[in-house]
Amino acid sequence: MNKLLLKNAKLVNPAEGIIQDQDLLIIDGKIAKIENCIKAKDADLIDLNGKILSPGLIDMHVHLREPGFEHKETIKTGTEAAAKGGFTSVACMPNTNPVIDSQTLVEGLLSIAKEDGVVNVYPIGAITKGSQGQELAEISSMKEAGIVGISDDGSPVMNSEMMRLALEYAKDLELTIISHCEDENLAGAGVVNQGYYSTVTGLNPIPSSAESVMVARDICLAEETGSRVHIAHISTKESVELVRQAKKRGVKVSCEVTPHHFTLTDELITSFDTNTKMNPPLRSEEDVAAIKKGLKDGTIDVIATDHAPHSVEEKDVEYNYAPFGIIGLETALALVVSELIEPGILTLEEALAKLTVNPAEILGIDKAKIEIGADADLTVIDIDDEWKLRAEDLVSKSKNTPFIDYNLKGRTLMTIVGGKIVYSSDE
Ligand SMILES: NC(=O)N[C@@H](CC(=O)O)C(=O)O
Ligand SMILES: [Zn+2]
Ligand SMILES: [Zn+2]
Repeated sequence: MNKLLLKNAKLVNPAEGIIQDQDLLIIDGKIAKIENCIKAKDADLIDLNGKILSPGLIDMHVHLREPGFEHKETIKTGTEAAAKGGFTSVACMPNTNPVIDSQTLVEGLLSIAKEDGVVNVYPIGAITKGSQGQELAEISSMKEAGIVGISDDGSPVMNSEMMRLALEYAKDLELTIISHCEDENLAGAGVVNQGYYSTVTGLNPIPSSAESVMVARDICLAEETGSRVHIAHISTKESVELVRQAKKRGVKVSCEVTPHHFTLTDELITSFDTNTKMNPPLRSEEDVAAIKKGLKDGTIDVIATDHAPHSVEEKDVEYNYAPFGIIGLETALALVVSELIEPGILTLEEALAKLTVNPAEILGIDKAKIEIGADADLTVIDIDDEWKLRAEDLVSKSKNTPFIDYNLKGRTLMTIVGGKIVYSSDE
């Protein structure tokens, strides 16, 4: 028997919204005991000295890039970055090459993940074949193979009838559709948020409506079909308000925000640094304020990174030509602590709920439980530790982040998946 005893933890149970001083015993990968002063002579012992012990963090929106774009990231390097960031489970988007749109491809991905994955990998299947928006993908057989949601992330499903049909299917299969809300015509050739800074930089603008009209459409379709839709990377004040009102009416809609969208504004684009280019673009101060309000009042359910690695060569071009996206797995927790918990916008329990139980519920995965018999997926966090992000410390294969040299607070001390320590800051 494999036993690990974690002593003197500040154990957070976000599902119940409680924090308690406890010991936690893991036997054979499962939580076996949660008590004060557990004694287990035959167990490996780690004294957490009052550090926070959370259910393992779950990132429901990452791009692991394998198969097809292994020069940007692989399942191995991406899950290593996840472990360092405190994530014990990640859901990966299907915009690989080929696009994950069939049972065989889901099975292929899962077999690589089993071999190389340092943390749990949950595939998301495409909504349409090749994410081309023309024909539905093999949703039902992908579900049998183990997908936890469907998304054409990277592209919107522009055809509303196609989206309605997908919502009907998803409802029968009890799958959540994760919608990349972007009206292609409104977004046009835009690369940055439309506003003062697009004017001063002369960079092509993307209006807020490019996102919010699609959020409104998806809410209408979810309401009509009684199906469930999850809005990916919400970024505008209008979108937040649409979700807030829809929830009040009982529409099955949820949404996520990325750390960069609650931390940064479009003022940053004046640097012309291509690591400020992502989809959706960085928005205005007002949008960021609305997002923080949405996080606090529960309109925004989830914090997800949208970890989108791109190589240095790909990003090292003129702003217009650079790909959209930044990495996020290794900075998310610190940005949550620095930008949301420290300033008192969210309590620790509220913030951790958006990184654990809420994404687990939306994906329908049996994780983030602090109870006897549950999988011992756990994250040890030091919320007081201050550090500076250096490019050479990133374990992700890509380094495309605007947060290099940022002073951050909050750090992963240890990541445990199925009772096994997969990351420790000591090493
Ligand atoms: N967010 C991004 O800017 N890029 C993502 C695609 C996406 O999430 O829409 C990518 O795959 O690179
Ligand atoms: Zn997207
Ligand atoms: Zn994405």
